[in-house]
Amino acid sequence: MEVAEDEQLVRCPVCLRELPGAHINSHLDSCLQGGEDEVEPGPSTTCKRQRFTAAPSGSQVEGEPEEAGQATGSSFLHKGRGGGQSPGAPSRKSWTGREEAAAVKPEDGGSAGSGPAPRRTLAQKLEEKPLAERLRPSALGDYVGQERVLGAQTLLRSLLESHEIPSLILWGPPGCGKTTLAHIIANSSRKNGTWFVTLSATSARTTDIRDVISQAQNEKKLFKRKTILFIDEIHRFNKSQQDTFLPHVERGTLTLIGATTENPSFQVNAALLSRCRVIVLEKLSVEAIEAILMRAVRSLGVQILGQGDQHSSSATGSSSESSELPVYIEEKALKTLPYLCDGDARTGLNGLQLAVQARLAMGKTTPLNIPKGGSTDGILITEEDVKEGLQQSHILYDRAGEEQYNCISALHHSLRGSDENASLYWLGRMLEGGEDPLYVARRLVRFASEDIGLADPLALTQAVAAYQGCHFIGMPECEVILAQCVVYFARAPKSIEVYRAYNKVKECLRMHTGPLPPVPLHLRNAPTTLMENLGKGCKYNPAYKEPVEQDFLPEELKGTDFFKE
Ligand SMILES: Nc1ncnc2c1ncn2[C@@H]1O[C@H](COP(=O)(O)OP(=O)(O)OP(=O)(O)O)[C@@H](O)[C@H]1O
Ligand SMILES: [Zn+2]
Repeated sequence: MEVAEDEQLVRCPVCLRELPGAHINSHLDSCLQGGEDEVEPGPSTTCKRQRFTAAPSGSQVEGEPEEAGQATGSSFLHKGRGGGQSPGAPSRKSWTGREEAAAVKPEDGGSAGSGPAPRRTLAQKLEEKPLAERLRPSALGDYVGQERVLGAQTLLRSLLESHEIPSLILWGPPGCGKTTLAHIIANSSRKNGTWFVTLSATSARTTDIRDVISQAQNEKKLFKRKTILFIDEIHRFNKSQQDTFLPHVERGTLTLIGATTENPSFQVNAALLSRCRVIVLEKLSVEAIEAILMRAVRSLGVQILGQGDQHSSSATGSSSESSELPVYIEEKALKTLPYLCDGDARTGLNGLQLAVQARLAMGKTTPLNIPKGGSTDGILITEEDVKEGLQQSHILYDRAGEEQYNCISALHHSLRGSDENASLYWLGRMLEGGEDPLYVARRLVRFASEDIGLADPLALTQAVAAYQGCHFIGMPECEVILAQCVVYFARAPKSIEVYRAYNKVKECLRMHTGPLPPVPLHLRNAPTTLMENLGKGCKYNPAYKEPVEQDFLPEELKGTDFFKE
């Protein structure tokens, strides 16, 4: 490790910070002991010491000062799914409003609280760090669900337990625990001295990748340390960026863990994919999410109010300043929430957080009858609050992502299977989720020919008309146009005769070796007398009473029947 004599910046091989050369030795001492030192990071620092406990879930190079991001209160909402839709857009105002309301309290002289979990402390707790981050498990024992890949006897678990981490692609829907699993691996492998570094494909540049690679090479050479590189949303890297680390994964310079919500066989470089084990994570079950929410509620010190317990349904609205009020949540709120978040734990936790924060900001108290505690005043979070909170944090349908393809494919299959109910359902899923009606209409045009074909040639007219109708009037009025067309198609007879025959033609052309057969002379356009003479022999059909025998296919294809099954 060379130390520059002048003030030139030198990169620390451990934490990748750039420091004046004169400081590097003393920095290295403290850095290797896991300490921080006071040297300012250099201007081009791209990758800092990796800290795992409190990192934001992957939108930045890990180790970026997460506190800064979260002070705005928006960082946990930004993970909302929804492609182009800005997840914060409809909700940010109320969210910010609430946040301010909740955040002001601590300063306006509430009691300094040595008592049990004062109200403002709960608000503060939620301010400090999003619930989903706060509760991110750091050990396998706290990781809920995903038994199919992580259960007792599974390969992955034994690999993790033996600290032999292969390169992995974690594929699963949003909020099912991909990043969390990577963090757990990080924690266990750090104990092993492995260097763990995170990049997010949404923000990392190719130079960042190169930096990590050269750092990993140093780690291996100088310290015999392994490097694990975690890349969130790996599908967002283009193929050439993915190529950058392929040779290093091959050589074992680094172990790659990629997380993706998209089918990796389309989105991840085939060569890279073949070096990685693909782990398919599933949407979390209702029970799993319930368990996660229970844990959240407990960690916040919120008590659960059972169905039998009573509370007056009209809040009395005594905007009490008391900081000692207990906070309750209706049991049925906790039972309902898991059904509404579509297997996405982050959505559930965000929904819960927003509900609690909204109630706290309102500061309304409700008289409650607690079975063991008699009657008391408290803050009650209701099922309605939770639904409201969820609406703000949850975007049901991901127009830009895989869900779009899943739904349109489900529609196509249901139509093919002549199931009018399922067809209408999938149509509804898309339209209610904000899908562009023309996208659906285009698919119907295709379906009309591919799957209904000559069994009902009017279908094509219907589809084109539906497309135009949607184009004229737009959503929401055009939804019934699509619905009509979809039901028509579900009920229509189906024929793929033409579709199949045409595919055979294409195949015949593809498989042909050597020069393509010339167009027979008698079929050619005959603009000159010479051509006319050469082409003699073509019989002009309309001039004959009976159908005429003559060949229209090239000589070598004579007798081919593309319609034969
Ligand atoms: N299996 C799980 N067990 C316990 N908590 C979980 C689990 N999965 C997710 N969570 C909770 O949900 C939050 C979000 O999960 P995580 O970031 O791992 O999702 P993800 O699959 O990486 O989603 P995305 O694709 O949106 O990044 C975590 O911070 C954690 O609190
Ligand atoms: Zn360092």
